[in-house]
Amino acid sequence: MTLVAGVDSSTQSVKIVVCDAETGEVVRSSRAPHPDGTEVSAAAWWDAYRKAADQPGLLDGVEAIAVGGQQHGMVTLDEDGALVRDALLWNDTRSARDAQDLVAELGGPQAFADATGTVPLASMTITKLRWLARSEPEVAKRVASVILPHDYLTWELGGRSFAPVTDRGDASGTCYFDPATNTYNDDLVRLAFGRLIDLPRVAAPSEVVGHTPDGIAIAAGTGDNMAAGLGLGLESGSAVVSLGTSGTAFTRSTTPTHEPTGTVAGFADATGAFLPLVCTLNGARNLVATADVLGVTLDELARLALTAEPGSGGLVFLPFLEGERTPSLPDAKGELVGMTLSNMKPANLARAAIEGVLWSLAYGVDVLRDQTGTISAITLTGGASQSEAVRRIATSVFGLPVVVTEAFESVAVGAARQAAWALTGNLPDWAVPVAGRYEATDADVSAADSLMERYTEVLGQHFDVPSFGH
Ligand SMILES: Nc1ncnc2c1ncn2[C@@H]1O[C@H](COP(=O)(O)OP(=O)(O)O)[C@@H](O)[C@H]1O
Ligand SMILES: O=C(CO)[C@@H](O)[C@H](O)COP(=O)(O)O
Repeated sequence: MTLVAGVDSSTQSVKIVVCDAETGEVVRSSRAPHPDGTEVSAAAWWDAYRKAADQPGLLDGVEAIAVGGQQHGMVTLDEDGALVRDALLWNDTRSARDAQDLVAELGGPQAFADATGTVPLASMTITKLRWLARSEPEVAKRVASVILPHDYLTWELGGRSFAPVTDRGDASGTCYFDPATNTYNDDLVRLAFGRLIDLPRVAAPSEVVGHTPDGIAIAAGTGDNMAAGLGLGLESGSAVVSLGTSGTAFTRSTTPTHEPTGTVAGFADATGAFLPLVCTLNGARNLVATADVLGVTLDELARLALTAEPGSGGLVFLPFLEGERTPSLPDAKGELVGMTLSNMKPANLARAAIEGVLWSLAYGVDVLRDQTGTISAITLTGGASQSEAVRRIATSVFGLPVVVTEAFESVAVGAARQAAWALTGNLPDWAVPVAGRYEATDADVSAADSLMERYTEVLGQHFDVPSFGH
């Protein structure tokens, strides 16, 4: 059996899967935690990878490997390749003002969407570069190149024997790369940082970019959402919704998008097509926080939530516990709205938390549909997709059927599929067995409409976001 490995280096942890290159069956796996926080040394991700990979026999017989990594993080290197400072992660909002400044300086949101597919918010690498140049000019002077989290791990995997490389999927999250032409925009780097710096070469989707010291072929890798798209065999017409640290909703498109409100980021995918994506900062951790408040486990939270009615008796949970990216409210705090003596019950709170984290993604799916055409089903993935309540409640928030797949670690599996592609020269046709399908009834569709109306109304009453919501 030919074996390939895929790595998911995401916000909270690193996961490694070893797959049969022909079928995609996962034969071995391992994981290790990442440090908390929105500012982390890239060296900690490499340490976590080595810890996870250290499990006896894990990588025995593996012929190719690829990394899917959390997107956007700014990893800065000096002339000798040493890390200049800790990386700012995708969920670090300190560069919100820089995002606004850059958009204004380029001539407005549409100008950025036209140039890079995406209107930058604090998540995007370009805004972190501007923040660095503005806030830490002495540190910025030492920066010779900037790379992304998956680029850093790929480079370390190769023993630093080749210059850092990236792929078009992850590069498209920088906002100084045009996914329509697959080229960097040097002018945007100069605009953000005041000077040009080295950027990683953009490898082809099926390229072998080097080898590990043990002789394992290394594929280009990609961003974690792009890898999930590969792992789930994402096709146009359906959307993936991932609930990990972030919430994301994305679909596949054969044409680039240039959505000007900033709701949809016009990313590239890992195959040569496009991955228009909506992202929130508030995914599974809002559910963990709600379970903590209620003093219950995540399983109990799910059981409680399923005893409440759609709409949670009128409770509305705006889940902005970490500020928010979609809608763009970097400094917002969460709100619980509509409490009465009769609805203030643990079950309603449990359900409202799930409805709240899914609602903005449901709005995002509507915008994705406007941009790309029909979306008729949702594939759920990410840590919180293990929750039966999240799966069932999703049908009545999206008003669409919801599918969960057997291959749970979709990012790592997608990276492994890319590794198999690089190894064999053919993108393998791995089956994606369905573990569960949850149909959306007429009642779910009508509950989804009511929920959208209620949340849009409450959002408008509490925050100034005119371009968001119906
Ligand atoms: N049954 C569950 N219900 C809700 N959240 C869950 C459940 N199981 C795991 N999680 C949460 O999922 C998150 C991890 O998901 P994951 O997709 O691995 O995140 P990331 O890729 O961002 O590191 C954690 O916050 C964890 O608490
Ligand atoms: O910023 C984005 C997408 O634009 C996030 O989706 C990150 O890529 C982190 O993902 P998770 O760690 O939550 O999977």
